[in-house]
Amino acid sequence: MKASQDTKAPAGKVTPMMAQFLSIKAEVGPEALLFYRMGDFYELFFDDAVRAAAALDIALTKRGKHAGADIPMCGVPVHASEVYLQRLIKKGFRVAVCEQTEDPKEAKKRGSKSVVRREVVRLVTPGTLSEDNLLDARGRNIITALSKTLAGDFALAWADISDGLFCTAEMNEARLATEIAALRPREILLSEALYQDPNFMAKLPLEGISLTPLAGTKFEPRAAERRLKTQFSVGSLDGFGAFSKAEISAAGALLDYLELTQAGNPVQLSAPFRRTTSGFMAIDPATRASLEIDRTQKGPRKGSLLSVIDRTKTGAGAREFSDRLARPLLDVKEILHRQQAASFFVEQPLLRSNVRSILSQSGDLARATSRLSLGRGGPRDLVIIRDTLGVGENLCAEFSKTPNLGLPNNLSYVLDRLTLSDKETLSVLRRDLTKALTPDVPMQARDGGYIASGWHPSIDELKALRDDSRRIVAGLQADYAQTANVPTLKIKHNNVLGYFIEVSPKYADVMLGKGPDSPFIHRQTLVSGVRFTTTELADLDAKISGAADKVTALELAEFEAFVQRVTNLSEALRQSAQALAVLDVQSAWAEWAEETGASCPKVDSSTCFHIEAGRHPVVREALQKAGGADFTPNDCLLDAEGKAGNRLTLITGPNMAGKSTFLRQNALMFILAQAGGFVPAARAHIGIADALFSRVGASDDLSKGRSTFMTEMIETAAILNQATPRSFVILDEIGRGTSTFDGLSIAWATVEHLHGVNKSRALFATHYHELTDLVDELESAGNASLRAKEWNGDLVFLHDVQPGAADKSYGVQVARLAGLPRAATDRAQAVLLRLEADADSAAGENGLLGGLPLFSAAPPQPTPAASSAVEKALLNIDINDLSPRQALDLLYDLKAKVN
Ligand SMILES: Nc1ncnc2c1ncn2[C@@H]1O[C@H](COP(=O)(O)OP(=O)(O)OP(=O)(O)O)[C@@H](O)[C@H]1O
Repeated sequence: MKASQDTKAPAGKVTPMMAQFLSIKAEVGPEALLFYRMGDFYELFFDDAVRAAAALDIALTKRGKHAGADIPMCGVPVHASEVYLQRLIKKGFRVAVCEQTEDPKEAKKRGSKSVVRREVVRLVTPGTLSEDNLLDARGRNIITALSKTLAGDFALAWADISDGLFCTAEMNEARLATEIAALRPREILLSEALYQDPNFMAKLPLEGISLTPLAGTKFEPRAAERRLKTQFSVGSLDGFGAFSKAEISAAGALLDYLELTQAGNPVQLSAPFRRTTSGFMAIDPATRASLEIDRTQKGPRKGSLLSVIDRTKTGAGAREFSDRLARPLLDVKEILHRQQAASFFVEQPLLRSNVRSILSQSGDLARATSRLSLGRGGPRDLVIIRDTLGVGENLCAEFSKTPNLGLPNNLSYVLDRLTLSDKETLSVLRRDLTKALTPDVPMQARDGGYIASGWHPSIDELKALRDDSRRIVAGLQADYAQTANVPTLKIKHNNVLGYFIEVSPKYADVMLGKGPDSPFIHRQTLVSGVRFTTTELADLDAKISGAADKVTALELAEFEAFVQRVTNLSEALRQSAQALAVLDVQSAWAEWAEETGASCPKVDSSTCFHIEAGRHPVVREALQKAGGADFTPNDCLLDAEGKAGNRLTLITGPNMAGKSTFLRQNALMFILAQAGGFVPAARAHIGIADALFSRVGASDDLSKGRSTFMTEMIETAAILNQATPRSFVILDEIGRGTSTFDGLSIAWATVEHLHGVNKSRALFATHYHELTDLVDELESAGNASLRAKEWNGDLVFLHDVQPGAADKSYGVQVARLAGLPRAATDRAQAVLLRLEADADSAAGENGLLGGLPLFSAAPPQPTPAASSAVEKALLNIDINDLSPRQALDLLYDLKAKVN
């Protein structure tokens, strides 16, 4: 890569340090900011400094000149650098971290002008974070590579380096958007060619994702295969599954990039797991967004389905829970297995409660393992491994307390993973960590003091020597005070002098005047005191500091040995971590079910969908929090084959009656049931859906240059083109964004198509009451409505779904509730009455279908301009001609007319 323009220098005119900076910057390239380590700071120069100072809102200064101009500079302290990194990454920057890789003393040996050696040790990008502070404990941090082969096949490979996840999947182009929306990666790697294809890119949901174009050669399948084999030390990839060329190409490009960002250090990943997209329910990006599964349309997790139902205790459990909701299954057997495990915990409340309290003591085993393997861990990560392996043992013990529990298969499997009784290497690791570590370990290994006594004889000996010497030093103070006859004499320590004797200035003369036989050797005179040493003290100091250095070195060696053992065992540790996460998820489902009355649905391969007393978990919780009315549960019965119920139900009802809520809650039932969990209903029978489609709530997509109506039509087109008799579709107010006739015609045709061609189970909410007659013409469609009542002039919503069409819309009443001025709503009411009268007379003339505006497009009558005496009088005046006196008189006049 080339250096950016502003950092090109006339040769020979730069300082050695600047020359080093420029050469490293040239390697890193212009895109990434270079954090250049100088002592306790990371400094940024030139354009990097200008960009970083603006992004971080820190001071931009200057340092020296380059090519005759000031060099802009800014810096961040090393100890607080993670916070700054986090802010930069959030803003879409990538940062190359350049460290001093030799001791400055060594550099000095090469001459006074030599520069400390520095190297880029890491490229920090949004998808390659591993530090706890930079990660969301309960969310994944996925990086994805997208590949396309010459034959036109696509694949994704994705990894989470914070816990070692590594998967691939091949797919057709149409499925790409759905899979990317399910993964929600932080960063996508793709070839320059794809990146520069605007038509291709426009189809992908890329909002908030950092894109990294790579040279096409990075995706070359043969080189990619070699990379994979080297990474996993295998001669053939067949043992991992039958990977397609596109998958190998994506996985290889991903590995290559990860290695680049870790400056050549291998990244520990689990063996690549091949996912078939055909095993999961398809949820396209628009549907996923509108159902607010793991985040709301505005972005935050709060208020999403996940935030309301997730009862997991651990970060890893939360990530697993979110993964499961993101990818509901299609395999009924696997769904039933998951259900059995969750139901077991419903039936065992005491065990569940104990399991959950034990789980809450566990740390993030997978992330601690990855941090250590990446060389970024510390002694506290070893503690997490020790303790969390212990949590696994405690959980096994808890289960074995009750005999004949009748554990479902999934849970037996999990416990098999957790027990250490048949895993010698893990159990020895845990035992050794228990013995080796002190109770209170520091963050950083270099700080020392974490190896317990009794673990390493040499460390113990050196510590004893160090401690003995310290004791001798402490004893010397009294002797020296007596010898010198200076009662306030003190022995102190600092990093420059080591141990020294200090007396206050008033004793300086006494000490300095003791003659040649005096044991006290002068070291330093300060305003605050005079400092001395003795041969004896200097010897002890050398012993102590020598011992301390050796202890630190030995402790570091022990730490590294543990890191190596953890790295070797990383696959086994990840499996234990996964087992804990699954246990957390299963017990969390049960917890949520018990708290909220959710039930276990009957899931099968039928085309039936029957919900009794279903609720929308998020709306229900919002109502509960607001302390207002209770949520009204509702039933829903559909059958694609038209046996148990209708294939399609048309929902009408006033605004605000709960139509959208009803539509959404039923779509969510499929997600929850096929994720293997419970559903918020009294009873449910759900024949699995291969895909969910939702068109609820309209919004512009201005970033893509689409109006509300255009967005709505694109999404409707996708549904009509893709939905199958196995799919479930919810559509809300299709056609409302255009003129009444156009809108009604589109809604009409959509209902017919869904019912007759797609044959999917569908709920269709509409304000076009004319459509309700349509169901009579269709073989398997029905009407349902949400009711409202007028009571004392107010509108009361009942929120219950009843068979049959709604009688009216109450739109004007809702407008009144919303605070439209009385004059406007009165006028609206008058216009409405007139329109309804016109429509009725047209219907009378033309029969049933003629009553629909579609078939009786009578031009609306102009509304009368002024009907009352007051209005007529008002129309006849010109306000500009009135004097204040005349205006007042007029007001009296008008008032008299009204009275
Ligand atoms: N079953 C229910 N029980 C209690 N309250 C409900 C229920 N369903 C909806 N609500 C309340 O009614 C509000 C409006 O619901 P919703 O948006 O679903 O109405 P809508 O009929 O789709 O309205 P519009 O036609 O104006 O879009 C919700 O925010 C919620 O507070």
